[in-house]
Amino acid sequence: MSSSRSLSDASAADVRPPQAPADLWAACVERLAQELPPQQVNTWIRPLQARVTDGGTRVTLAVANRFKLDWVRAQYAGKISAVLQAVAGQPVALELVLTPREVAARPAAGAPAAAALRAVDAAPSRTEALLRPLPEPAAETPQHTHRLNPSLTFSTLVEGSANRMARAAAMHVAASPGQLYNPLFIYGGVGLGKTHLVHAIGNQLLVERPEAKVLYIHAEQFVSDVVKSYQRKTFDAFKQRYHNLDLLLIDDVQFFANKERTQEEFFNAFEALLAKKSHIVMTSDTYPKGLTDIHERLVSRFDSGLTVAIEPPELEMRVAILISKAAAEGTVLPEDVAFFVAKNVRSNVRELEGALRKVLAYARFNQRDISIALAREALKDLLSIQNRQISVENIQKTVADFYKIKVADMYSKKRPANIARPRQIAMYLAKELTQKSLPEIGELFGGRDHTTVLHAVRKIAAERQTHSELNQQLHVLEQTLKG
Ligand SMILES: Nc1ncnc2c1ncn2[C@@H]1O[C@H](COP(=O)(O)OP(=O)(O)OP(=O)(O)O)[C@@H](O)[C@H]1O
Repeated sequence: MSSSRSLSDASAADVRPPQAPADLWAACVERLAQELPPQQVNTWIRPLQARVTDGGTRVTLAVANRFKLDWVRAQYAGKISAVLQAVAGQPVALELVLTPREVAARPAAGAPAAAALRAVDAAPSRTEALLRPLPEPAAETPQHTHRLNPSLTFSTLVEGSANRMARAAAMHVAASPGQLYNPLFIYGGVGLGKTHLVHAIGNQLLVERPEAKVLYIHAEQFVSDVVKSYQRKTFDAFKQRYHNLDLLLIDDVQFFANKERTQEEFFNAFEALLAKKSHIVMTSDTYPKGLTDIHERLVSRFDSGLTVAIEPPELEMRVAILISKAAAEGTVLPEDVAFFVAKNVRSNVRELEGALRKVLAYARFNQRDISIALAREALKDLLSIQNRQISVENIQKTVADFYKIKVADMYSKKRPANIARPRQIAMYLAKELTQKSLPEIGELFGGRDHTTVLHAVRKIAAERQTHSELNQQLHVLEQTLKG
């Protein structure tokens, strides 16, 4: 763990003026980013949805699911509290809740929309999650627990070109585990449906073979099980638990990086499971050879079955997902509204879901029909953040950093491919993510003609459809730019 300054020093050392409530969480994340490895911050801290209330003395963090809630509470709640207090300059109560799927209580007609959204964000009825003890690892549980979320099935996963191949492979595994595509390695960016897909495999297998021994586990939980077994000298029980499964679903294996003992135990489990023709499905944020600090013998095994990507969904798929999620909540989402939301929320499906929840709640609490005007109002914070943050200069700098060229090369007349291509990518992103016209973009790229920009935009847009590596890179850049 990189640590410029320990978190426990934070309160004593901080002499800056107290943070305004609105900025408190942003400042806290910034501080945590200096203390924790970027992977942990991006996976566990940044996705938290924060509400700062009571004049900055209470912070409520919403977490997407129960496993993540337990993990954030066990691993990060203490650190977050310490940093909040240091940044705020006063004690701050921290509350962890599950992201609500729907509003617990309906306020009186005419209640202000802001109050409605506060209710959606905070969901006080679910704060009981904070008080629940952490589940013990499966070793201590007498009968087999699969840890599957029953709502994550193939039928609730919208199919599109972004996930077609991964979904087809997953369905094949669920129907005939231990045969083709073993191991199945699914990779893709944040919030694109990897976890959903692996749960769907497990749930489907249990429909057909209820006695099958299935286990879904997040890689960090596996690490924690290894540590506990090591401390308690219970490796026999550990082996018993992992080596006898019919299907092991393991999420985010990039977390094995630098964890030698875990990698060794996973290697043993992997070999034992394959030997008895059990199936292994893994997910990761990158393809096997892109994994860092994982032993070569594991990486080559990860790649020895089938490796498939989940791409960011294209516009039509985002529209289909929105319509299907709204229908699941009993609401008909007009197609033009779905297009409006899908065009403005491009980063990932999790954010798409968040935007939809806001629109539905806003309509419900204001007792208005769902329209583009209403969606624009409901999402005005999100839209203004996007517009404020993304400038062409920002894009040029981010792309230059990403491809390790100089920002000045964005305006220069140099034409070698290692410079020209990032420049075209930056032009494409400028067109996609800002309101600037082609001539304006050309001007900002060293006075280039608008036809040059148009050529770049068309070229990158076309290549994005067929080159999955470029598509992934663009996805990362878009996520970075949108913050
Ligand atoms: N194709 C889809 N159809 C319906 N829902 C989807 C689809 N893809 C993703 N989702 C939903 O989006 C949310 C995020 O998906 P999920 O948690 O599976 O992403 P992930 O790729 O595992 O992300 P992370 O890397 O952050 O764990 C979930 O609520 C999931 O149900």
